[in-house]
Amino acid sequence: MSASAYNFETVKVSFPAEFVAHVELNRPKKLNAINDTMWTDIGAVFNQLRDDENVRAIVLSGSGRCFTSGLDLFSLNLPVVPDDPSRTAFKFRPYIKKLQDCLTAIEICDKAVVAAIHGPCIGGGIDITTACDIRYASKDAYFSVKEVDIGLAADVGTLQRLPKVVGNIGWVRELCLTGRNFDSKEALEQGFVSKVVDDYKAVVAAALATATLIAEKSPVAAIGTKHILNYSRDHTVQEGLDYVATWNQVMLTTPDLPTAAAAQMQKTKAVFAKL
Ligand SMILES: CC/C=C\C=C\CC(=O)SCCNC(=O)CCNC(=O)[C@H](O)C(C)(C)COP(=O)(O)OP(=O)(O)OC[C@H]1O[C@@H](n2cnc3c(N)ncnc32)[C@H](O)[C@@H]1OP(=O)(O)O
Repeated sequence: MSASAYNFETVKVSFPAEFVAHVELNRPKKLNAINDTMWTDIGAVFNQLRDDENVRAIVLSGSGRCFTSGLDLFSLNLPVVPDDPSRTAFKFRPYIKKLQDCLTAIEICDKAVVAAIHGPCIGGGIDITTACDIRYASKDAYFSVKEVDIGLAADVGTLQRLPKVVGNIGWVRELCLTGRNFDSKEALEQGFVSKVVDDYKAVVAAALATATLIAEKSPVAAIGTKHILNYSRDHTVQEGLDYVATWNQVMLTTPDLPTAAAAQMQKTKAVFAKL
């Protein structure tokens, strides 16, 4: 598939290197605030990338001066049924589940996703980046689990994923309960991001370099590794070991294994078939 196959109003897709896609949240005039269209576009683009045999790793960033300012506060279309809390509740649940699915599409996308974060990364931005595999930031990046400040408990991933990304649960609870800003230095110290570089250009370059390294691997190995890491995060060590044994009893039969092993020994670059 080529860039022209990716037609979205609020996300831009390019292919800066072989087997690497770059997704940009693209409402720069509104600081990439996430409106209804963007929720849907994020889900759709990651589902499409999952099924694209020409993509093996993905960079995710924001266009303009930030990653995202979070939920679009001016275009909330909440499914309220007047004078009926019960019917409203029945409509709210699928509404929230749909938004969750849009971001879970990043986590279950098969291909590794590297977030390149600059400027504000607020509210929904934390939900998005915790669904990514790797997070890099520029020095000017700052973050806030802002939901508490707009009167809601975060409901599209942060409260579930952030404690699994960062081991320091006291820090996580402080952020989620206060909504205070934290900068890229603090994010690095706490392990929320794994690299901080000078500016937007550098953070996209760093993410692209990592995505390119991943894209050079056997897709069978890279997809399996992401899948097993996600599974193991949510299960006991023994369950994870049993699961990877089952997975690999099939996957180890791939010709990618002898191809990769031979390339290692010959100190050459292996070429792997498309999925
Ligand atoms: C079911 C619920 C699911 C998910 C829930 C997620 C919850 C959240 O995401 S909570 C977080 C919500 N976001 C915020 O509270 C941040 C709001 N924005 C700001 O505080 C500021 O914009 C800023 C990020 C601090 C940046 O300030 P500044 O540099 O002064 O720029 P502005 O002039 O404020 O913004 C430029 C332009 O963008 C528009 N905009 C910015 N953020 C949003 C937003 N979140 N929603 C809608 N629009 C936004 C702003 O209005 C400006 O537009 P103009 O047309 O130029 O006026």
